[in-house]
Order: sequence, then C-alpha cells, then structure tokens
Amino acid sequence: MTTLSFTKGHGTGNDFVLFTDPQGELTLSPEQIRFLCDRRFGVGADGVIRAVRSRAIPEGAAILEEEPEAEWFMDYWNADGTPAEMCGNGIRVYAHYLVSEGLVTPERRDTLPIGTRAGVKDVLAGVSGYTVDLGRWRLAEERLVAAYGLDVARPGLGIDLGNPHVVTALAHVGELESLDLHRAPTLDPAPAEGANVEFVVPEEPLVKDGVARIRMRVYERGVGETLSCGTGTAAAALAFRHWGGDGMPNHWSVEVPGGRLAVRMFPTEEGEHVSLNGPAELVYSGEIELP
Ligand SMILES: N[C@@H](CCC[C@H](N)C(=O)O)C(=O)O
Repeated sequence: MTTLSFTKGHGTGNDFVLFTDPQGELTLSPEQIRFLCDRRFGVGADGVIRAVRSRAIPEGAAILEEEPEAEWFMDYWNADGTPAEMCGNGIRVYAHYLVSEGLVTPERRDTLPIGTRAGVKDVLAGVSGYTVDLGRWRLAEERLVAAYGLDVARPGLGIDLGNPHVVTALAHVGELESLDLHRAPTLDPAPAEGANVEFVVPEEPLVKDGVARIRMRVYERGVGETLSCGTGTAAAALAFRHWGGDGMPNHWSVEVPGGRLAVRMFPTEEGEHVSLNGPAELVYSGEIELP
C-alpha cells in the first residue's frame, strides 16, 4: 500500500486532488486516479494534478527546450483516469498550491511559467485571484450537438485551446436549465479524441459597461457535468464573439454554476491570445491509502 499526501482544491467549484512528486517517482494508474476522484469511496474530485518537475518526465523535458524557466509541470488527469492537455481552473489552483507549498521561489511568484501538455502557460497572481494566459486558440470543425432535454440537435462550433471544445448556443435560460447533463451529449461527427461540450446563453443585455456577459453549463470530457470549466469559458466567449461579428468586446464575464470567470482576448506579436481570471482555493490536506 502507498500512502499519498494530498491537498484538495478548487476553482469556481471545479475540484482537484493535488499532490507533489518532484522527481516523477509516483505515476498513478488510471484505477488509482478513478479511486481518488470517486466522491463516495475516495476523496472526490473532477481531476488529479501531480506537481512534478518538468525535467523529471519526458513531456516536461520537451517543454524545457521551449521555456527553460518552466520548472514545474502540471500533470493533469481527468476523473476517469485519462490525461488532458490543459485545465484552465486547474492551472490557477496549481499555481496557488506551488506557492502555498513553498515550491516556487519568491521571485517567481508574480509570473509563473508552468509546463502543460498544451505548452507553457504563464500564471499571474493578482488581487482578484489568478490570471492565466491560455495562449493561442483556433477555430475547429463544426459539429451537431444532441443532448437530453434539448428537442433537436443544435450546431456547435469547435474551438481548440490546447484541449478540444464544442460550443452550442441555446435560445434562452429555460433551455439551459432544462438540459439533463447526467448523460453525455453526443457530437456528429464524433471527434476521435472526444471534446468538452459547452452550452451557452447570453445575459440580458449581452454587453454592459463594455463587458459581454454569458451563462454556461458544461459537460467535460473524461468527467461529466462540472460546476465550471476554465478553458470551456474561454471557448464559450470566443465562440460568442465569433457569432456576434464586428463590434463585439474583448472582455467577457462568464457565469457558471460554481461562480464567475473573466475572459479577455488581447493581441500579441504571435497573434491573439486569450486569458482567464478567477479564484483558486485550497480547501484541506490529508493522507489516503492508495489501492
Ligand atoms: N476543467 C478544466 C478542463 C479539464 C480537462 C478536460 N476535461 C479535457 O479533457 O479536456 C478547465 O478548467 O479547463
């Protein structure tokens, strides 16, 4: 039996089990990840995050060639035991965890470059939580989205943020609330790698004081319905701006069941980036015997 020391954290209710394994000596099996995330038999979480030094695992070592400052890698796993490229809520909680555990030196605490399977992401600590530069994004294929509680399948826009998303606009809040996300939505054509599916409605009025406001629910790949998805909120804002055309703002506020997140699009030398701002909370620490 292995005893794991862990910390439970969340960002707008999207929750994670975090643990430190600097030398990459404790690779959990998919069964162990499913156990940790089980809300009845384990700790309970949407995902597991291993804090590992980039140089200690091959995916991290490749990252160091791109950005030698990215000392720590976010080794992210969904609750079903599958790895994911990125997690927008998870990376804020991870940055908070690294600082709280004293794993990063004080001079790194302002802008922290973190390795992920989707490249290096810079996280900034501020007065209103943490902001992560999610980097470049791209439009992907359109798909039809069918879900329980929806009368007919709706068109969904693919958005790639390092991990895959399909965003569907619904007609009104009533439709959003009557969705049954206990069962997985289906996509046509079905993407081989799966996708996170976001359902979105505008608030009334959409734009207030220069900020566009939308409400979202999400069915996450490898998890199910979650209270929030950070990369999903960025995908939803990008899709809505795309549909809205010229004149849409670059500042968005996205309400999810677990709270509110801010999304901003901004120009850089390599093209437009999108950033995400929101809270990061560490709730408790404990030890658990792994099966
Ligand atoms: N909750 C995350 C996304 C986690 C990964 C996702 N389920 C996937 O498989 O791509 C977020 O906050 O971005």
